Parts: sequence; structure tokens; C-alpha cells
Amino acid sequence: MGVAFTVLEGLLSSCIYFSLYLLIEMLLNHNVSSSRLTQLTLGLAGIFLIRLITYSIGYTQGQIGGAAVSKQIRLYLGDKFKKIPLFRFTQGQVGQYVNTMTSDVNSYEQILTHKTGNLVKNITLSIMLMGFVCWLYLPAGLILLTVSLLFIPNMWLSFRIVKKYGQAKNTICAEAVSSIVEYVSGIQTFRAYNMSGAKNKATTNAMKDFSNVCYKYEAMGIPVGFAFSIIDWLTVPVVMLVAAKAWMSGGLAGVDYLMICMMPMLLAKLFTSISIDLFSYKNLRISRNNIQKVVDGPEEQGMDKPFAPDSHDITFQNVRFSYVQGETVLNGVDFRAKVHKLTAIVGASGSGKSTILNLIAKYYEPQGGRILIGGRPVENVTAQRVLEQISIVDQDVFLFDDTVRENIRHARPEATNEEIESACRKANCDVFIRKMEKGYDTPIGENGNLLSGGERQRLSIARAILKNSPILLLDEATASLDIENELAVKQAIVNLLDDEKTVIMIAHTLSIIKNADQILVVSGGRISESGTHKELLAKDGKYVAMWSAEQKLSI
Ligand SMILES: Nc1ncnc2c1ncn2[C@@H]1O[C@H](COP(=O)(O)OP(=O)(O)OP(=O)(O)O)[C@@H](O)[C@H]1O
Repeated sequence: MGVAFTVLEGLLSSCIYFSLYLLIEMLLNHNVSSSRLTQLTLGLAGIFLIRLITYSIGYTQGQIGGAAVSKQIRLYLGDKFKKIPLFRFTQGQVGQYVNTMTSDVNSYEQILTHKTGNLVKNITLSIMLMGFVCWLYLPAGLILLTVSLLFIPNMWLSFRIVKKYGQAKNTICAEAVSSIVEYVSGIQTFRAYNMSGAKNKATTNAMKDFSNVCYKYEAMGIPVGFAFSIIDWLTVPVVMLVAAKAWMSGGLAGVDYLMICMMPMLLAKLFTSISIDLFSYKNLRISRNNIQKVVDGPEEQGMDKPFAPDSHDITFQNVRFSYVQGETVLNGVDFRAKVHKLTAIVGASGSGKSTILNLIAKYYEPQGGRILIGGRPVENVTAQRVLEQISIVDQDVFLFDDTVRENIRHARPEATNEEIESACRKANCDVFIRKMEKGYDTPIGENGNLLSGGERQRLSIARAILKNSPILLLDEATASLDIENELAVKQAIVNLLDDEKTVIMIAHTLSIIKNADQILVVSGGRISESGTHKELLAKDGKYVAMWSAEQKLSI
């Protein structure tokens, strides 16, 4: 509707030239009268009023329609992101996704709100004006028509440039966005190491690359447009000359000659506008294609049927995995984590403890072996369905820019305020929340930056308690906390373990898992030892070495 009204308004604007034609005719034929002038003025005023109305409707509908389409696309992409395998959300890819979700959708909206309407309007207007000149004096019309045919190779060249440099520009823009996202989220570290601003090489290089590709893109496009512009404007004197002969020999009326002289100027302006619009239309199609690429992108394999096994024990059978081809992280991991028992995973840094949790949560798929929950293999189940059975408390707590209450409610949207507060009491965070300015309704800033590390950890434990899922994955991270927070977090973890669940916990300090039902020692990509604390001490292996080292440190 927006496009239709914009085109209508454009066509109505051509009435000005027909009125001008009538006015000049009156002047040259000396038959100006006040009644004819009044008629003409009233006609113009009426058309102006109709144009005002059609323009307003066209503009408003275009904006409303564009915003609605943007909203729909963004919601659709949001849903799509839920189906894309989680391992694809790497740093570079995140930049591409952010770019698509923000600027590509904005550009696509522009196609709808501005470009399409303007293009149809200007092309129709040009055809009408050329038809008018042909009707007045055919040779002049044919000159204009010939020049307009040159527009086709000119556009073909422009499109080639857009294809070649536009895609590169878009890819480099996504890389720059990635770099900026990384820079802004890591600003504290960059500042601490005096790497902010121009000293941050990665970000400045990304910006430089982006400005270089933009420069190339414009530098290639400008000469093509410029060359056509020169030919286009040359039609003005040529048409003037050709038509002048006919006028002087009496074959053309004065008014017709004047109109013919004016039309090439008008057409040149219209062609410039069409070529700019087509150039950016082609460019905007890159954005549309980027959106389409995400839409058509591979989705997670597996059944999206509810996954509700009778039992929730977790079994690894000869699981093999590497993040990068050739660099094996897990090389035949076997274990069984029983229901209602605490299984602890220990091992040196980089041994693959978090990788085991990542595989259970289906952030990644193993390259060999099988993972079973309740005796049912999970390879044919979507991550979303598996994650419904799991609560995760790890070192990277992610909090939304919302109130404390809403942050916890994310774990179970239908939870009552009572349930949220009860979960917080168990997670040892009720006291500090109540001390905050608005209690549970206090906003906690972007990613909870108004909270301390220990407070953030406890909020994530409250979430896990509220979700109350049968499997709990814990990455214990109390090492960086002060003593008060460490005790509070440890107590919260103990409260969490009270509920009967299958719990797998990565322990960085062994004292916290002394009473675990089973301890797995990860080493060399395998479970090198397993058993209770007592059994492992009796084996005199890696666990004993780790335990002795910790005991020495704590003295
Ligand atoms: N996304 C990734 N891409 C490539 N390699 C990775 C990735 N994540 C982890 N790794 C590598 O895999 C290995 C195992 O990492 P993992 O995080 O599982 O170890 P971890 O035992 O949990 O270590 P820590 O105790 O220090 O947290 C390491 O060598 C690590 O560098």
C-alpha cells in the first residue's frame, strides 16, 4: 500500500508540467484571462492537496509496513537462532549474526519503505515524460529513448561492482562488528592492559579494513555513474539543437519547443535518481541474501519430540571428541553418573572437564561413541529437548539487563513470586537481595554488572533451584571469590545437592567433593581413575598427588 501511494503521488507530480505547458501556451498565444488562470490555479491546488494526502498515506504506510516486516523478520531470526547448532555461535559467526539481525534487517526494511516505491515512481515518470516528448516531436523523443537504452549497460556494470565489492564489504563489516562486540564486552581487560582506543590493534585493523573496502566500493562505482551522467546531460543541448531546427522552420509550436528543452533536464535528474536507487537496491539485496542465508542455514539434527526418559542417569560410552581436527580432547571416555548421586570430575587444567559437560548439554556433538540419558541415546534428540532436563551452573554466569526477580524467573516463567523467593533463600541470596534498593525489583544492569562475582553465582544457583530439573551440571568456581562469598556459594551448592538429582560437578578444589558418591579423574583424554575419595586415596595415583598438593597449599 505504501509503494502504491508513493507511485501515485509521483505520477500526480507530473501534472505540474502539464499545467506549465498550458500556462506557456496561454502566454504565447496571448489568451491569458483571469478566469482561465483561476481555473489553472484551483486545479493545481486540488492536485497539490491530493498529493499531500497520498504522500502522507504512502509515507506512513511505508514506515509502518517496514517496521512491521522488520519486527517479523527479527522474531523469525530469533526463533531460528534457537535451532542453529550451538557450536556455530563462535566469535566470528556471532558478529555475522549480530550484523544480520541489526543492519541487514534495517537495510532490507529500506528496500521496502523507500527504494521500491521511489524506483517504480521514477521509472514510470520517466516513461511518461519520454512518451510526452515523442508526442510533441518524435526525433527529440527518439534521442531521449536511445540515451535511456544506454542506461542498461551502465546498470549492468554497476551491478557487477556491487556484486564484487558489496559482498566483501558486508563480510568485512561483520568482522568489524565482531571485533567491536569483543572490544566493548572486554573493555575492562583492554583498559587494564592499556590496550584501549587506537592501541587495540585487532579492532583498529578491523575498522581500517572496513574503511578500505568502503573506499574501493565507492571508487569503482563513481566513474561508472559519472560517465553515464555526462552522456545523459549531453542530451540537453543535442535535443535543443535538433528541436530548434523544427521550431525555426515552423514545424514546431513555441510552447512545444520550450517543453522539449525542459524535459531532458528533468529526465537526467530522474535517471540519476534511478541509478542511485538501483545501485543501493542491488546493495540492499546483499542484506536480503544474508538474511536468507541465516533462514536457510543448517538446523540442529534430531527429533524435536519431548524427551522425557524414565530415569536420568548419564552414560558415556567410548566418547571421542576434538574441537579442532587432529587435536583430540577426549579419547574414549567411559563412565556412568547414577541418579540421585553426586559425580565429581577432577583433573588438570585443560584436561577436558568442561568439554564433558558441554557434550552432555549438547553444545557440541561427539565424533565417536555414545552419550545416553536414562539408557536412551541423545544423538537423535535436539539440544533444546535435552537442555529441558538439565540445569547448569557454570563459571560464566549470564544475566539479563532486568530486575533480580525477572532474571531468576527465566528458569521457569510460570513460577510464582513465592517460589522465586524460596529458591533465593536456598541459594543464599535472599539476604543480599533484600538489602538492595528495591529488593527483588532492583535492576541489575547489563549482564548483572551491578553485582559481585559471588552474588552473580548465587543468582545462577537460585535459577537452577527454581528450574528443578532432574539433571544438574555444576562447574564449581569459588576460587576467585572472597572468603565470605566463597562460603555463601559453597553453602548454596550444598543446599542444591540436597534435592535428589543426577549431579555432575567439576571441582577445582577437592575438599568440596570429598563426600561425592563417585569421583572421576580426567587425564590424557580419558577417565584415568574413578571411585570414592577413600578408594582413590588407596590407589595412590593421580588423585593422591592432587590431594596432597591441595593439602600442602591449605596448611
Ligand atoms: N571452543 C574451543 N575451541 C577449541 N579448543 C577448545 C575450545 N574449548 C576448549 N578447548 C580446548 O580443549 C581442551 C579442554 O578444554 P576444557 O575447557 O574442557 O578443559 P578443562 O579441564 O575444563 O579446563 P579448566 O579446568 O582450565 O577449566 C583445552 O586444551 C582447550 O584449550
